[in-house]
Amino acid sequence: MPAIAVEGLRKRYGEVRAVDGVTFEVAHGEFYGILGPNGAGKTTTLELVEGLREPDEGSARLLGQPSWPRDPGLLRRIGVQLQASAFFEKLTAREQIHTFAALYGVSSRRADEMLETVGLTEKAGTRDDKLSGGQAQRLSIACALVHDPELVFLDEPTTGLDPQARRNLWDLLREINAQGRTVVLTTHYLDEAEILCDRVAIMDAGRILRVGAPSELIAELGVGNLEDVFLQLTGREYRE
Ligand SMILES: Nc1ncnc2c1ncn2[C@@H]1O[C@H](COP(=O)(O)OP(=O)(O)OP(=O)(O)O)[C@@H](O)[C@H]1O
Repeated sequence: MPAIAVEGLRKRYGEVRAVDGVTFEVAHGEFYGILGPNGAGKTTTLELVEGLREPDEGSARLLGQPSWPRDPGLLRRIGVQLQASAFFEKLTAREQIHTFAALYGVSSRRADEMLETVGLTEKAGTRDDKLSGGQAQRLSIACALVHDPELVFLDEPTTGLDPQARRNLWDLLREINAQGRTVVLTTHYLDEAEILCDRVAIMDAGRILRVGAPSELIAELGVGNLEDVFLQLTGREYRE
C-alpha cells in the first residue's frame, strides 16, 4: 500500500480549474516534490491531499484512509507545515511549539527537543514576529513535526530564504526523511527539487505533465536540467 494515493482530484474556483484531474502515488519513505510555476495548482493540490479542502471530484488516501472527510485519528499521523502567518499571535517561539504540543497531547520535553532539532533553542524566548524568515520557517516545520507524524507536507518551505538558510533547511528536511518519514513538498525552485526529491511531479495549469526521478526525466528527454525538462514538456520557459 502506498503512503499516499491520489485519484482524479479536481477543484475549481469559479472559471479557474485550479486542479484539473490529478492522480499520483507516493511510496512510504519517499521524498516527493510537486513542482510548477506560480499558479500551477501546487498549493491547492496539497490542500486537497491533506484534507484541508474538499475536492469537487476525486479522492486522496493517506496511509490507507481517505483524507476527506477529515478524521482526527488520521490528522494525528500527518504533519502539515502551515505558513508562518498561521502562528498564534504574540507568542514566543517556545510558547508557539508548546501550544502545538499541548493540542496534540505531546510532552513539553518533546516540544523543547524539536526546538533544539531545528536549531532554535537560543531563540526560544523570541516573539514570532521578531524571528528572521529562516527562523520562522524552521519554527513552522518544528510545529508540524512535534507529534512525530509519519507523513510530512511542506508548502514552499524555502521561499524567501537566503542561500545559507535554504541549505540549512535542506539538511533538516533530508534528516526528517532519513528517519523514515514520507515527505511531500511543493516548490517552484527546480534546483531544490533536483537536489532533494526522489521523484517529482511536474505541474502546469492544474495538471501533472510528468512524474519521475529528476535524473530519469533529464535523461529521458535528453536535456541538461529540470528547467529544460519543463521547456520540453510545455514549449515555454519555466520563468516568464
Ligand atoms: N481560494 C481561491 N479562490 C480563487 N482562486 C484561487 C484560490 N486559490 C487558488 N486559486 C487559483 O487557482 C490557481 C492555482 O493556485 P495555487 O495556489 O494552487 O497554485 P500554486 O501552484 O500553488 O501557485 P504559487 O506557486 O503561486 O503558490 C491559480 O490560478 C489561483 O489564482
